[in-house]
Amino acid sequence: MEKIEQLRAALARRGLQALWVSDPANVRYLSGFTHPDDGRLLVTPGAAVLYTDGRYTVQAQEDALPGIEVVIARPLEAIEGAAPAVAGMKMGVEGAHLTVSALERLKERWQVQFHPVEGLVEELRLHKSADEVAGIRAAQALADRVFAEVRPQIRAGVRELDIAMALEQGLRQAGATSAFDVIVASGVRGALPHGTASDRVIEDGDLVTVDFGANLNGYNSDMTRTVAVGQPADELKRLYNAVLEAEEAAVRAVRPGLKAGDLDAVARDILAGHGLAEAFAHSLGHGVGLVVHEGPRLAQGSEDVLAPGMVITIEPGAYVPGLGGVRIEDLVLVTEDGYEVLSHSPRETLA
Ligand SMILES: CSCC[C@H](N)C(=O)N1CCC[C@H]1C(=O)N[C@@H](C)C(=O)O
Repeated sequence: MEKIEQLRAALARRGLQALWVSDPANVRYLSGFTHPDDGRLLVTPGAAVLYTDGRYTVQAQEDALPGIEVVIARPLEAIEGAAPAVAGMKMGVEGAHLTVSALERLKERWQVQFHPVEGLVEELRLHKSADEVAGIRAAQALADRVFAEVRPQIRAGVRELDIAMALEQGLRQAGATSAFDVIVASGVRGALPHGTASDRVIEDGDLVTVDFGANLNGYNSDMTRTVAVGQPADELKRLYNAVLEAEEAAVRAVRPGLKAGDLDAVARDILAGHGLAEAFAHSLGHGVGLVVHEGPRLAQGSEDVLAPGMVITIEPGAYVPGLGGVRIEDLVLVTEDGYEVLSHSPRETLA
């Protein structure tokens, strides 16, 4: 019930009494329900009720965390049934997730004051518990094992798609799923930061960017390695070594109390020093947990402050249209006195 108590305190600070939780990751986080797309959670001062339908009668009872009451009902019955308990309350709804039509359905049935809120549960999710860290660590360890198995297949003559399928199959066989569409971007396609695997055949001299994650028991991992096939051109080696320098420096700089925007600047300044300011076309990283992209934001100007228990990615990249690209990404836990790198797949060294 600790999370629910923390949520009630956060609601009280905003002058609210209740929250209708509709974002799946938030439903799962607060209730433990493993099919959160089909669940909603109502948190009031006296209760925390998980609503789901008859498909999950057994599952919801098995999953529900202590203190979570489960009600099996069709969606409209659920909100009609809850109407007396919420009457007159100041009710938060998740503005970033509740659809307009879902809000209309609530308005027709509940005599409450609705207040859109943002980031309330997401704020709690920033700080991972020991169990959550263990879940993410296990997901990343699995991804490292799968990458080690597939790494020898990254060679000339193989399609990007074959690499992606081998990674996905390895994850599946180990009881996980892919956290997102696997990115395999080789040769000139390396200039696409989100270049999901295509039928391009890898060639001698290519750099191949592989970005993938495991989703294991709801928790995600995220890692990128850029692999050299044969001898890449000097210009590509230069790109690779600049990104490696920026990545390693940013990882070493991770510590609690540091502003995420300042961490982004560590990598960005190094790349700018190599004339690659424009080539680094995205943010340094993001938090990882029940969702692949969650807080904190490691981006230019971000005021988010790193704290122990946050799990973040550090993933600078450099992308040159017509030439190719490089990204190196590690998954990092912020600790009391610094950091721990959770991803252990070897990075390439290109002399
Ligand atoms: C579709 S999930 C992609 C996972 C990947 N590791 C990742 O987060 N990437 C790939 C390149 C950029 C980065 C990203 O999408 N960053 C976001 C947060 C941004 O807005 O910069």
